[in-house]
Amino acid sequence: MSVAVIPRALTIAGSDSGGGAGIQADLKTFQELGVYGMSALTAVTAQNTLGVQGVYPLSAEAAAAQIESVGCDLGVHALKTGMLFNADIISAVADKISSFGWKNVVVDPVMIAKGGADLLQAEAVTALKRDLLPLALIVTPNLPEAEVLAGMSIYSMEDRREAAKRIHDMGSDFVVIKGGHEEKEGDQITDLIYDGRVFTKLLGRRVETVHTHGTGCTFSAAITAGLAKGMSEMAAITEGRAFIQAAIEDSLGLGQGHGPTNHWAYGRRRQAVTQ
Ligand SMILES: Nc1ncnc2c1ncn2[C@@H]1O[C@H](COP(=O)(O)OP(=O)(O)OP(=O)(O)O)[C@@H](O)[C@H]1O
Ligand SMILES: Cc1ncc(COP(=O)(O)O)c(N)n1
Repeated sequence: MSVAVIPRALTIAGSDSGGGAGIQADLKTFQELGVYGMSALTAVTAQNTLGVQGVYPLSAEAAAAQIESVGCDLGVHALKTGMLFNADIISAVADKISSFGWKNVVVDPVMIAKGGADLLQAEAVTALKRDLLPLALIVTPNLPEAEVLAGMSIYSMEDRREAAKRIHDMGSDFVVIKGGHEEKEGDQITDLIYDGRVFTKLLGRRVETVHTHGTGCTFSAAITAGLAKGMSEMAAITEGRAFIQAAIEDSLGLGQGHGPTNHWAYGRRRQAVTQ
C-alpha cells in the first residue's frame, strides 16, 4: 500500500485504563477497520468495568499541541472527539479543527460514563454547542445527551425527531440519536439518523448483556474509520452499526462489572465469510 493511500484517523478523547472505551476503544476500532490510528489525549481516567475511580484532565494546551503535531505531519482524513471534559479543551480542539480545515469530523458528545461519573463539566455544554457542533459532519448523542443538547425530554419517537432537528440546527450535517438507553421494548433497538431532510431508522437486534462499556466510543470510531476510507456518511454509519452489533454480540465477558465489547468480532466474522 503506498503511503498516500493509507487512511488515517485521529481520536481526540480521554484514556480509559480498562481499555473498553475512550482512546483505547477508538484505536482498536481504527486498526480493525484498516485505518492508521492517531490520538490526542484530553484526560487520563483510572477506570475499570466497575466504574471510574479517578479523572485527571490535561491542559487545553497539551490537547492542542498533540493535534498540531499530528496534523502538521501525518495528515488526518477523518477525526472523532470523545471525552473533552471542560470548556477550555473544547475551545482549543475547535480552534485546531478550524485552522486545519478538517471536514470529516465526528463528534461523540460524551457527558456521563455508564457508571455515572461526569466526563464533561456541566458548564462545558455551552462550549460544545457553540464551538464544536458547527464543525461536525456527524454528531452521535445517546438519548440522555440528546436531551441535554436539545433542551427537552425525550419519551417518544416523535420527541426524538424533534430533538434531532434541534441538534441539526446547531450545525452538524448528520445527527445520529443512538438507542442504547431506550426503554426495553421488545428485541429491537433503534438509532435515528437525520440529515436535515430525511429521517432514517437503523434497526438492530437488542442484545441482553451487561457488557456495553464503550459502545458509543466504538460506534463513533467505526464511523470515523469509514469516513477516513472515503465512504459516504450513510455507508460509514451503517458499517459502524454492524461493527458495534458484532462487538456487543460476541463480548469478551471480562471484568466484574460492565465489561468491554469485542473489537475483534466484526473482522473475524468477515474473515469467516470469505474463507
Ligand atoms: N444492548 C444492545 N444491543 C445491541 N446494540 C446496542 C446495545 N446497546 C447499545 N447498542 C448500540 O450501540 C451503539 C451505541 O449506543 P449507546 O446508546 O449505548 O451509546 P452510548 O451510551 O454513547 O455508549 P457509551 O457511553 O457506552 O460509550 C448504538 O448503535 C446502539 O444501538
Ligand atoms: C475515557 C472515556 N471515554 C468515554 C467513556 C464513555 O463510555 P461508557 O458510557 O460506556 O462508560 C468512558 N467511560 N471513558
